[in-house]
Amino acid sequence: MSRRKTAILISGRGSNMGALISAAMSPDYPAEIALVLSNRPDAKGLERAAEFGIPTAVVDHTDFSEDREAFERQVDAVLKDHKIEIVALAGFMRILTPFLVNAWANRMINIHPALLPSFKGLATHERALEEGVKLHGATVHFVSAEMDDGPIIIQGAVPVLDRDTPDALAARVLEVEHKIYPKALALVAGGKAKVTGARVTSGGDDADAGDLVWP
Ligand SMILES: Nc1nc2c(c(=O)[nH]1)N[C@@H](CN(C=O)c1ccc(C(=O)N[C@@H](CCC(=O)O)C(=O)O)cc1)CN2
Ligand SMILES: NCC(=O)N[C@@H]1O[C@H](COP(=O)([O-])[O-])[C@@H](O)[C@H]1O
Repeated sequence: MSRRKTAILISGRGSNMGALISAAMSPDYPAEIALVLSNRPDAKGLERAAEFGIPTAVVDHTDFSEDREAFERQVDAVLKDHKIEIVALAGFMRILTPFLVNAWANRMINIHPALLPSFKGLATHERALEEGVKLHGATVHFVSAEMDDGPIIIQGAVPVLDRDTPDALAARVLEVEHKIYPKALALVAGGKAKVTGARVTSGGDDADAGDLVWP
């Protein structure tokens, strides 16, 4: 079966991008990383991608002032130029309008550093510590128009320790992010995680869609 051409969208260092690139180095992996695109010209992940010989592109959101849809139309044009089939957001820090979300419905995924539906939005680790939760983690979900609300594909959980700082907790969560994101992309690229209504149905091998995956 041909490997699904996948673009990774980043805004920063790209460690999750690195995990996806590493997974896709296996010829049996159902996705090919065909493009890394950033909204920030200075994103460190662009350098990392280039080191792997992966084509990169920048669509700088500040070039479009506040016209979010104009920014997204340019992103969409670049994705189509590269014949992309799946989009994986990996630390991509722009809220998308229904334009791009609908253009890539059921073909755009995101990794969020919390166990959704808990802690949507930003500063998830700080909020988890403030609320005193004992279980935290990460979620890979399909992107919907509403922020961090799309159907869940896979989650990974980690314990919150008594003297955790936000950085310590973030580092523990990041480890599980790097494990579940490649699994989630493989499920989507392999046609094993499909959105039916508001749910994801899956015939996943090592992790069914929606299952809690412990590190
Ligand atoms: N329509 C959707 N867009 C995005 C989703 C989504 O589920 N639906 N996921 C996010 C990723 N994300 C959390 O996982 C997230 C990213 C960015 C923001 C945010 O407030 N961005 C600000 C700018 C912040 C900055 O530039 O540093 C903004 O866009 O004004 C919240 C959550 C990706 N998009
Ligand atoms: N709301 C989106 C969000 O906060 N995403 C988070 O940004 C980090 C990016 O790190 P990376 O660039 O090293 O993958 C990751 O922890 C990801 O979950």
